[in-house]
Amino acid sequence: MSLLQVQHLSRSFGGVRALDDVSFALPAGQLLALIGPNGAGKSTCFNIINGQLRPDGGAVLLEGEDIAGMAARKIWRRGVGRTFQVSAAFHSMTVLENVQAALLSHHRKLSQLWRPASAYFRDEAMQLLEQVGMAGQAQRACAVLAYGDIKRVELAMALSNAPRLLLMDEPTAGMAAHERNELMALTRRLVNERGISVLFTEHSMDVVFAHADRIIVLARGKLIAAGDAQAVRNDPLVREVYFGSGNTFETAREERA
Ligand SMILES: Nc1ncnc2c1ncn2[C@@H]1O[C@H](COP(=O)(O)OP(=O)(O)OP(=O)(O)O)[C@@H](O)[C@H]1O
Repeated sequence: MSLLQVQHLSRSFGGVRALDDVSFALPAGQLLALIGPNGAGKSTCFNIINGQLRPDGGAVLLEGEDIAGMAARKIWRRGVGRTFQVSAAFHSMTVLENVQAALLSHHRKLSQLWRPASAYFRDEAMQLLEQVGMAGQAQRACAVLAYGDIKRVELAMALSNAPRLLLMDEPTAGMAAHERNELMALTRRLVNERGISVLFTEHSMDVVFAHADRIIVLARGKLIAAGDAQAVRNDPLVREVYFGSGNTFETAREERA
């Protein structure tokens, strides 16, 4: 059985069908990219899966259990983690403290802070920082880190609830090309080591084609294509949608050059 099965998901805002009968599956241990031009419905899909939005119809099965419409916190407790486009780390805190705070939240101890946060889950936090290659910078304030390193810290924070499914919203936005590849290689390693599944949105076609196991393409709320990089790259409908929006694969290559 797939870890995640999205079935006939629909959601409208007024007259806009942001998601229109969208179905796809994500097996354990896969990196699945969700792409599409602006307004395609990617955020709406993410927000329904992690409980920030209710669908009008359809199901989101996590290992067979329908989580659609559940509160975000309940879904998080069931092992759905998320990284955001906007930084989720507190810049005034150290790298270690940020991960400790995420672990405290996971273990529901935020209301019992009679000891300083620094006393809790130090070893566990250091282990997570080891996994993302940030243990050496544990005592630095997040404010002084390079952007790519903040993203690594956020990844460690997202791993604090031991997710089975990790949702990553444009993980490499704002990064230089070498940082992008490093972050995605790290993500791949975590997927392999922890057996988790990752669903990510991404505007950089280079990242998508180089790192995703499979790709699904949305346009105006509908799923128009699904497959590996080659299949999606050569899909006439996908090319039409991207050419139509001016946001072509060729543009992506020109930007890189
Ligand atoms: N809260 C909302 N209220 C009204 N309309 C919304 C809302 N959220 C999304 N929409 C509309 O739903 C459609 C899908 O939006 P969504 O943000 O899911 O697309 P997206 O693929 O994530 O776009 P982008 O790449 O620009 O972030 C758009 O037409 C958008 O204007």
